[in-house]
Amino acid sequence: MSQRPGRDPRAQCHPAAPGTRRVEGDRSALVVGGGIAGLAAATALAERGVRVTLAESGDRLGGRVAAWPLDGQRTMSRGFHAFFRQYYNLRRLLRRIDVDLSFLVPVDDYPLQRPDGLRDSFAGLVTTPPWSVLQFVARSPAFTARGLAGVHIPSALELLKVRFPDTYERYEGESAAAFLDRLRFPDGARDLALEVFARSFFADPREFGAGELVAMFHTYFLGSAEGLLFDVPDDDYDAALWRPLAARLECLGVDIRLDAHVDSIEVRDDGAAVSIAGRRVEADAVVLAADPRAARRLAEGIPGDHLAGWRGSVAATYNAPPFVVVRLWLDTPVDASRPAFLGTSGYGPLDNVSVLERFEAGAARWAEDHHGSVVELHAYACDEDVVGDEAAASALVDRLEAELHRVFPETAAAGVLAREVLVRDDCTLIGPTGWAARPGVMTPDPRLVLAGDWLRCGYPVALMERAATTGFLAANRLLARWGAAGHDIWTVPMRGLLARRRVRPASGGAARR
Ligand SMILES: Cc1cc2nc3c(=O)[nH]c(=O)nc-3n(C[C@H](O)[C@H](O)[C@H](O)COP(=O)(O)OP(=O)(O)OC[C@H]3O[C@@H](n4cnc5c(N)ncnc54)[C@H](O)[C@@H]3O)c2cc1C
Repeated sequence: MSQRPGRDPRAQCHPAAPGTRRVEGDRSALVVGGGIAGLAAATALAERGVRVTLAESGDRLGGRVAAWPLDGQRTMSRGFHAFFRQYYNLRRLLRRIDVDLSFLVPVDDYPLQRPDGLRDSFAGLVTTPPWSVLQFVARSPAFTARGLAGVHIPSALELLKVRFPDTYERYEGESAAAFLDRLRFPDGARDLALEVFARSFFADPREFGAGELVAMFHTYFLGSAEGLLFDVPDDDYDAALWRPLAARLECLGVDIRLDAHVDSIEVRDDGAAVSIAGRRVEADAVVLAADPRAARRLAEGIPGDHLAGWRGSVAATYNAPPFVVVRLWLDTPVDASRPAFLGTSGYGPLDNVSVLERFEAGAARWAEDHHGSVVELHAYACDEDVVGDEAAASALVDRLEAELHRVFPETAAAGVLAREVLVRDDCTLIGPTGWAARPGVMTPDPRLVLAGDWLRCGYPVALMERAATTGFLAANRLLARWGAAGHDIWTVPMRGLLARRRVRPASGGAARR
């Protein structure tokens, strides 16, 4: 078993299948997509001696966590990402760059704020559940004695009785909003602690599956002793993460092809092939690690009757509504008391505000040189018309900036030296129904595996961690076929604190519930 990845003694190892240290003979794989999932798969395969070609359609690695240069030493990205300490598999990937993860810096707190003055904080909490949560509730102004008396106890206890992977299916048909309704949390607490998280999955809680929300509660709050705080890279993602990881991959012999758009994929009895900008590249297997929309498009075109049902299940997935990221380079610094990251609720479309010079080296240099600040605003689950309708997008940006002036009043007088706006709709939405039918890592063809945050995965992992975990799992599938050892997967505990152990029968037979 590999070394424990964090401080939680209950963290669970899912040991890899045994096998040779390296594949025997010449094995090759094509990884489509250079986001976290594709990078994890490429790393895991190359470390076992597989010849890997990684094709990324963009001009840099990182996918949705890519960062790119602008003029005047500025950079842009899809913005703030929280690297939780529970993200064991992502961290194990990043440890390939630096075993101590010295490029990740802790964010001391991520307060949640509402216009009525309610403000919650995650700083200084004990890390062991359930004490962490009890302390949070006791401290939070959102949980009044009256509000707590109204909580539906059986629903609340469900949060402690989770058991993965069953929990995902248990909530089939229930939305996060419906679950929150039956939980009867005090309104303030619901907004602050719950909706903020559902919206971080780019979804209106009515459109988002309760299973995902409950899993998130377990992963971040109730089931893990890693604590409620997270880290962030100390520079833009390209500088801190992806260029160093690319260097490591190149040392392992990975052929990284940027601006390499894969048009089609083919799997045959004797191998697989992809077409990269019209040129055919052959390999023994393909890892499809494109973003959810691109993966749907590619899957639709993969020939083979044996894949018909699977193509249907991929086609049935869909994306979340658009999100908007606004980055502002201000000529005046925000107040020194402003946190690096602030979650907001009740400020119209504004979901959070981050102050980049608090943690990113490049932004800090810019802020110092210009005696200003680099501030980023996020809005999730936006109206569809912000994509392609410039007037709608620009109205939303104006509104977000007006909300920023309410949240940080000193910004109202600041001049905007530069502004970047990003409107995208490239994240998946895991809705209330269809979990069991959702595609997973395996496909009906052993030469084709999937990786990405949009997949069904039985472990309590989400977003970046689901991307990294499925990347390793996809590689493990191929390595097992080729007789090579896989890579251990680590997760937070698979059961909640009050979940009963399954009683194993003394000999043979099925386990009783
Ligand atoms: C605004 C925002 C904030 C977020 N905040 C957080 C957070 O705080 N914490 C967290 O855990 N997660 C967060 N996420 C989610 C996180 O970004 C994703 O879960 C993760 O990056 C998904 O990685 P992936 O590898 O599955 O997909 P992607 O990153 O989308 O990678 C897929 C790659 O495939 C490439 N590709 C597509 N089609 C082709 C093709 N035909 N040929 C070749 N390449 C192709 C794409 O260019 C892309 O690089 C956030 C996302 C956004 C947008």
